[in-house]
Amino acid sequence: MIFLAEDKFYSQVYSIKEQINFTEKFSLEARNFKAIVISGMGGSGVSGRIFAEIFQELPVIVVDSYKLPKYVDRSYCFIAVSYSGNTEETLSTVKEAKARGVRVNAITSGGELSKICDNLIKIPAGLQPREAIGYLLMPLLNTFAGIQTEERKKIISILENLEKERSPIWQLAQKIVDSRKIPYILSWEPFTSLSYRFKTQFNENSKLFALNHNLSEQNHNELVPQLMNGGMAEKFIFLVLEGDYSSRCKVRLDIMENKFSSEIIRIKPKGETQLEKLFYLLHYIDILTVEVSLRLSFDPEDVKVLENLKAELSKIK
Ligand SMILES: O=P(O)(O)OC[C@H]1O[C@](O)(CO)[C@@H](O)[C@@H]1O
Repeated sequence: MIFLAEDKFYSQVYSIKEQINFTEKFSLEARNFKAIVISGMGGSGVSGRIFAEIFQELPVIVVDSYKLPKYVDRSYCFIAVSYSGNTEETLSTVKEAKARGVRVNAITSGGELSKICDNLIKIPAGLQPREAIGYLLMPLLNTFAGIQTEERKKIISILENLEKERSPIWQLAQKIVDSRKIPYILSWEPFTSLSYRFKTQFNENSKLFALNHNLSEQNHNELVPQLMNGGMAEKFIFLVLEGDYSSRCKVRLDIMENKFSSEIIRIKPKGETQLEKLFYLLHYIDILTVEVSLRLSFDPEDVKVLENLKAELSKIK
């Protein structure tokens, strides 16, 4: 087997272990609010999607556009998440929040957001937003869910073991490259949000198109073209993030597997708690998509096209 992995990229991916020890939090109490609104785009916004799926004590609304829903007022807890602090959609919702007298809590490494927010958690700069998922997500978990030191240690040790045993991930990376197929990711609660993270990591790290769906919903629509239109399923390489094993979705998956001519690759998280499994899968996804990128001879960090677009947009007011 040829090892093409480059330490430079892996050191960024592996830095999630330090990020898990980031203990900053807001002094906010969920019980004081009607709901939590998290505004953020791309690699920053995904922290809100992940949090929304884990935190079940209050509704969590994720905004990934310019507009803040009309109903958001002071009874909502508003948190803007932007690694750079300069993303225009996020800043637009911040301005709307301020105009309505809603307090702006922010997680950012700097930029305009750090200047205009009311309450700031500053995170280290110098990473790509998607590499900072720990810094972006931990403040949400620290504030509303509370994570014990023991749990952090356990998660870090699970990730260290995953790094030591990464050769099956590398084999899967090669299989994806050799297949020349489009990754199609399925998952169910509590890790539906991770199928989206997986898709966007394929996009930004590996420069590949990818599709993602919640398995149950997929069984109500996309299953049709996959099985009835001349075997559309053949065009995809199916990856499943296995969530709760007791879910009826597991039964659905078993039935689907018998109907598909294509292989369905199951990724089973290690760990006992939901958080342990969540971080295992996050790390697995990052290692895999970086490895696919390297095997396709891309720079996993390079998203110039997105940055250039942002620069062009910033010139037109
Ligand atoms: O995290 P930020 O700085 O708000 O940026 C949001 C998204 O925009 C990009 O930087 C590119 O436009 C993505 O890579 C990133 O996830």
